[in-house]
Amino acid sequence: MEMNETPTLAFTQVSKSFDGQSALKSLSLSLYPGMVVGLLGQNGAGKSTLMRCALGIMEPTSGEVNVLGSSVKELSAKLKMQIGYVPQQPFGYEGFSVAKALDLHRSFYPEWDMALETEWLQRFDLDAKQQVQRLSVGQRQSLALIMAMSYRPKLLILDEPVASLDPIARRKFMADLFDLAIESGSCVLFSSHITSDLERVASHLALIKKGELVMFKEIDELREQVKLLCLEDKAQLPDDLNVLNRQGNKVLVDNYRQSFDGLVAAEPLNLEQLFMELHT
Ligand SMILES: Nc1ncnc2c1ncn2[C@@H]1O[C@H](COP(=O)(O)OP(=O)(O)OP(=O)(O)O)[C@@H](O)[C@H]1O
Repeated sequence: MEMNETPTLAFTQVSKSFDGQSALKSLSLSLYPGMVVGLLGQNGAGKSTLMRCALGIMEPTSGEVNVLGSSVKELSAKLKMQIGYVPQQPFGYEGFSVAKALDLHRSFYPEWDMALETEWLQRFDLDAKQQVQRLSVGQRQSLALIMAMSYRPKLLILDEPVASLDPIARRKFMADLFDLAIESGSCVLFSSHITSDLERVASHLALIKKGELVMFKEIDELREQVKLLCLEDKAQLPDDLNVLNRQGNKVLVDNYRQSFDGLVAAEPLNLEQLFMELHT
């Protein structure tokens, strides 16, 4: 991915308040083609709000959102067709069979990839003859995913896409999501509370806490640079360390590069441990 190309999605100092309560706080973030970005944060941290602002469904209180080089407020119909979205609770197409629902949905997208649709129907084991209203929650989510992905959007936004999928479907989906992004040069932004999935498939992690983006970095860098430091009482932290949380002599930091005077230990953390340490 080339950082000098146009970002697929760019947030510039985006804030959003509801009745004076801040849900996003001056958030800046740029995503590029080929990135698979996992969005992690506690319930109510602002993940869905961020996604809705990215889609233009919700207007920020201040700041700029750009999608594929255009302000999200002025997206052309052509650019809108390059975006795929699966909300937390997909709905619609009651009264249709899966096949009919797909026929209708497909008709809106000239770029639809029929082979991809067929492959994903098989992958999720969906029966095209089944009525949509008789599908289980997970099957509905699978259908919504097929609908959002089969036209190979340049930006794919998925709000907890695998929450209702069983572990086998989830694993398959996550692995294929990554392949699809690489293959189609798409950019994927997805939220999930399943940290092992994020760790396995995301190229980048965006960590959001109470509406603030506390970290955005490559997963590989995260493994190297985010540490839980144990310090001697009088230790001085180097200035270039970014302190994420502190509990006495235990300090959670980003940007860790090397040992310094007074450092007792620098423990690596997996994503779940990082999440726990950040919120204690
Ligand atoms: N339409 C709305 N009206 C009022 N408040 C809202 C609205 N949408 C979100 N909020 C508030 O904004 C904050 C962020 O909510 P958001 O849904 O973005 O969180 P989230 O990180 O997606 O949470 P979860 O993991 O539970 O889905 C919460 O305090 C929520 O109550």
